[in-house]
Amino acid sequence: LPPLLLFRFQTIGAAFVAKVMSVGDQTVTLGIWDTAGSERYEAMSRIYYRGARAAVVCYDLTDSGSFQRAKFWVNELQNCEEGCRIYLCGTKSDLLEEDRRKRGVDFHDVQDYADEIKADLFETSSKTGQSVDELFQKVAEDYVNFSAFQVMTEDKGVNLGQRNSPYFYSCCHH
Ligand SMILES: Nc1nc2c(ncn2[C@@H]2O[C@H](COP(=O)(O)OP(=O)(O)OP(=O)(O)O)[C@@H](O)[C@H]2O)c(=O)[nH]1
Repeated sequence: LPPLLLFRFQTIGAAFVAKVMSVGDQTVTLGIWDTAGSERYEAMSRIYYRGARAAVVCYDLTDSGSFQRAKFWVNELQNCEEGCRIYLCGTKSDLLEEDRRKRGVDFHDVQDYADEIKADLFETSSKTGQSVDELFQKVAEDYVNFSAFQVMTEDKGVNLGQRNSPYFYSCCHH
């Protein structure tokens, strides 16, 4: 490897990826911003999650401090982004599989917290891919189901034939 590739860089600002998902007979394109976790870039992260419909708040399953920092972001989202569904995501589950003693965050404590904030909870691994697809599938399903529910309960109703309807421009294609 060229020497430069041996370094791992912190996310600065944010990285973006689009992921096309199927939910029943619908296709949903998720626009995913991976924002910087470091407090140093806190103000910048805010720019990216403004108006988000879902947030995956990650913490390291082996590091209790990271769970405390995740709670900070949950509070931020609850205060600033009313329509944003929250998903808690414990990362590096492969390390726990190797050695259970590495768990730094008790599962039941997180589950209680998830219930309290009405969030879904996933324990994932980027290394093995465990539960990653399930997590994004749930995000897409909730988006479709929740949007449909919103349309049904709109006071005035929504005319989907109207080109300037905000629903027409949502990421949800039929
Ligand atoms: N064993 C294991 N290590 C992981 C996993 N995910 C990330 N890592 C390691 O943890 C370190 C940090 O991973 P990142 O994904 O860059 O962390 P991040 O939270 O995005 O960091 P920022 O970009 O600073 O926000 C790296 O050394 C990764 O190799 C995982 O699922 N399993």
